[in-house]
Amino acid sequence: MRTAVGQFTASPDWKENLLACQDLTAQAERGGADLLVLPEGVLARFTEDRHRIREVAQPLDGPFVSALCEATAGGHTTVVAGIHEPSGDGRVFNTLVALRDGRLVARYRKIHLYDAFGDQESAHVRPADEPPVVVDVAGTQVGLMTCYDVRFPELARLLVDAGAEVLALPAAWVRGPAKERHWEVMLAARALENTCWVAASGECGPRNIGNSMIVDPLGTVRARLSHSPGLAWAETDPETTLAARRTLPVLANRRFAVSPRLLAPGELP
Ligand SMILES: O=C(O)CNC(=O)[C@H](CS)NC(=O)CCC(=O)C(=O)O
Repeated sequence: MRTAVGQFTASPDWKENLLACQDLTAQAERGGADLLVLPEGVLARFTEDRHRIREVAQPLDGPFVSALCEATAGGHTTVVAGIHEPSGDGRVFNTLVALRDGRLVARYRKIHLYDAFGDQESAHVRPADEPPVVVDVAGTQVGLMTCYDVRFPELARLLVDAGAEVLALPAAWVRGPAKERHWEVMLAARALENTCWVAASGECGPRNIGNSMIVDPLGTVRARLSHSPGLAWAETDPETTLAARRTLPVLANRRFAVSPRLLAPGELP
């Protein structure tokens, strides 16, 4: 499977961001991509008043998703991107859409909200009220995760146990001390512990680190961008996944059930 990760600098204007997404989609299509992963929350980005995301949220049948969907019509590439949609409780959902040939083929609402490093995403975003998803892309199973979700190994494991060979991870990774290292370590850890590909896209505005990359099932970075808009490519083929899983059979060598019983305090085995 030919995979691309794309990044750009999102503005407060969803129409400009739509143009950027359409342009990256067209480039990915021309390059023969099966899968294109775009950043999280691409409707708009506000460096200061982040609550304004509520004002610009759009439903999945709104103009942004409809137009990006249209951009995939007649094509081959499955495009995964993040938007914010009204949630009904005054907050918004932080939602990924997977679009192919003019249709919405999957959606995933962010489960783990970024209430960390002084941010409080849950002040304006409502956590998912539905389970995570794996989507078939050209015969390869792709699990969807969003940004801060990458810090939760149990979500990646759940997706991999459901068959995912690639984790698609749109993000807007916030700058900060050691945060670029966190990003690279987390992506590589999820890849390596699950012997799966991780295709991660990071928005590259002033607040966020960019650094989109594709990590292989043994944790090697196969393609990466730095802080400029663009695309990076890798063949995320199932043969490499199978070979990695033969070399490093951690999934087969597991001993723990989902909920191992712990010894009670003072209890001997
Ligand atoms: O609003 C923005 O401009 C950018 N950020 C986002 O949209 C989201 C939710 S606030 N960012 C993250 O989840 C960052 C995670 C992260 O950085 C970490 O886990 O360290």
